[in-house]
Amino acid sequence: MKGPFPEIHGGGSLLLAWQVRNRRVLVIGGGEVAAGRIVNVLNADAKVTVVSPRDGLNDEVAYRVEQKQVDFIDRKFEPSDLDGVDMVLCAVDDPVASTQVYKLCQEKRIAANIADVPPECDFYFGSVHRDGPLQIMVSTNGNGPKLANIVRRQIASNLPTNIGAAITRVGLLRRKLRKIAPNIEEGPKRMQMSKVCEQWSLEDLTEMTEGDMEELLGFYKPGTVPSLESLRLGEDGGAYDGPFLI
Ligand SMILES: C[C@@]1(CC(=O)O)C2=NC(=C\c3[nH]c(c(CCC(=O)O)c3CC(=O)O)Cc3[nH]c(c(CC(=O)O)c3CCC(=O)O)/C=C3\N/C(=C\2)[C@@H](CCC(=O)O)[C@]3(C)CC(=O)O)/[C@H]1CCC(=O)O
Ligand SMILES: NC(=O)c1ccc[n+]([C@@H]2O[C@H](COP(=O)([O-])OP(=O)(O)OC[C@H]3O[C@@H](n4cnc5c(N)ncnc54)[C@H](O)[C@@H]3O)[C@@H](O)[C@H]2O)c1
Repeated sequence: MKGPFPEIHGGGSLLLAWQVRNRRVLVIGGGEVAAGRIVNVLNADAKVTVVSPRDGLNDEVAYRVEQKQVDFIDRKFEPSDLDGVDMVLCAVDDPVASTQVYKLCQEKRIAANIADVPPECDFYFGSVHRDGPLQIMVSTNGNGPKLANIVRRQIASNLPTNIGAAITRVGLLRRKLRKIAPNIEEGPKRMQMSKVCEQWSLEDLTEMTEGDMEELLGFYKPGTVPSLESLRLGEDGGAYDGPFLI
């Protein structure tokens, strides 16, 4: 029977936005692949330790160490390096060491990516486009990393130039809304917020000042969204007369 529910197409990955802020990530190896991993996890505000013999560091990893952007252990990997670690990214040119790392991580239930052995990865990296708070990741699930890069570039080249800035402004507006309407029962207000995103142009969203936001949060007319222009003219809403219903 074909139900009214989404059909299941197994064989994919679960794409998530993993919050590693202040989590301890161990990067094993200090070559080109490790350098890329370090950028990814530092951009997600993780605390990073790199373990690799110093003479194996490439220029970029040496720079991260020198700038103290990462903690550094100058030797080959040892099992005790896993103590207190939340995630492991292994990028070494030594398959025996890779497999040892994988087995230890399995035992200790630490999520691990072993760069040269896809079957030994709890998660894969993807090709990522970043514009402020916006991140778009493309995965080919191990089939064609270079194609992931090509698809990502194609997607990025089709995005509006100010999309990251618009999302930043909407984020600020949503935080302000949550402050004045913290309860989940106030759902309709959130609905109205979606309408603002739909009905305003990206230019409007990008240009929205904090003053405009205060005006917008004071606007109350169910089912309608004021234009930015009318907000500024003070026509449609104006003074806060609560309850907020935006
Ligand atoms: C997306 C990206 C993220 C990143 O790594 O940051 C990424 N690989 C990228 C590039 C890339 N990697 C390789 C080439 C050379 C050309 C080629 O082989 O095509 C190029 C192209 C290039 O360099 O331009 C070689 C390679 N990659 C893997 C193996 C092992 C194997 O497949 O057995 C080997 C052979 C190694 C060897 O033999 O030495 C495995 C993986 N690589 C993945 C991700 C995961 C699957 C992602 C997916 O399928 O979508 C997975 C499974 C595990 C993981 O890494 O997490 C990044 C693009 C970033 C960007 O530029 O946007
Ligand atoms: N997943 C991917 O996207 C991808 C892409 C290219 C290459 N690779 C694979 O990733 C691995 C790393 O590639 P690379 O280009 O960065 O290699 P690389 O030779 O530039 O670097 C290897 C690093 O590992 C360090 N190292 C070696 N043995 C170690 C150990 N026991 N403990 C700690 N550090 C150790 C070395 O000091 C060096 O810094 C290779 O196996 C390569 O085949 C994966």
